[in-house]
Amino acid sequence: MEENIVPHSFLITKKQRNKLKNHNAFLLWFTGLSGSGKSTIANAVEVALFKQGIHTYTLDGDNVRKGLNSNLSFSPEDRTENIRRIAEVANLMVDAGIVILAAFVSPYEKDRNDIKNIVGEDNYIEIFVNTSVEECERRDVKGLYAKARAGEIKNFTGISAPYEAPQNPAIEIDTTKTSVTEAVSVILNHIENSLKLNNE
Ligand SMILES: Nc1ncnc2c1ncn2[C@@H]1O[C@H](COP(=O)(O)OS(=O)(=O)O)[C@@H](OP(=O)(O)O)[C@H]1O
Ligand SMILES: Nc1ncnc2c1ncn2[C@@H]1O[C@H](COP(=O)(O)OP(=O)(O)O)[C@@H](O)[C@H]1O
Repeated sequence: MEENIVPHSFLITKKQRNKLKNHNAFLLWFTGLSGSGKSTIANAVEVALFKQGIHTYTLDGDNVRKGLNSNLSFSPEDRTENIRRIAEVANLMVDAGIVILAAFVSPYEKDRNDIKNIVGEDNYIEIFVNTSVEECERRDVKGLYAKARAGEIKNFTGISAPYEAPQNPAIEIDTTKTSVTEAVSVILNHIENSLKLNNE
């Protein structure tokens, strides 16, 4: 199929769209266990960016697993497909000029490498929200760890399914030592230059 698809050259480029917005666009990818703090930190970063006039959008389980990916389970194959589709959507949205914040467990190193390949290395900023399973289970924000321990949820990451910690994340946040406010500041400092348009 693919060989018969001839790309059209569009007249408006990503560079022009970025110029219209007055900032560059890229993907901030938050990975970590359920309850580690991905959504909390991503939301706080989005608020801070929005206040600076940056066009943002957050992709997370609430708006993706209930819609686009509602046919996917938590088997290893379906998680891979979940992440692949999200990466493709994020790629389009970055091309559209929007700073994307994506908060997904994304437990497999290979799947995260594939995201980098889909959006391009320069557009991918990986943030490892490194909170131990003990702490996530203590928080048990959604009561899912209790259910997983009781055997009511199969393949639960950290309990009965693996989480492969990123080896070389751009940013690593230990939420037992770093407050939400501090995490936001670390992330904003890291992306400050990436947001700036080149003077070409
Ligand atoms: N088996 C299993 N393992 C892990 N998580 C589970 C599972 N079943 C349901 N949930 C809830 O779904 C959220 C994780 O969905 P993701 O799309 O981020 O997962 S993945 O990236 O495809 O692994 C995760 O939400 P977050 O708490 O936002 O991380 C859980 O609330
Ligand atoms: N430093 C911190 N950073 C982020 N979340 C924290 C921190 N300290 C405590 N929390 C709490 O941990 C929980 C994280 O939940 P959530 O953001 O939904 O995680 P995830 O999106 O990774 O599943 C929230 O209740 C949040 O208030």
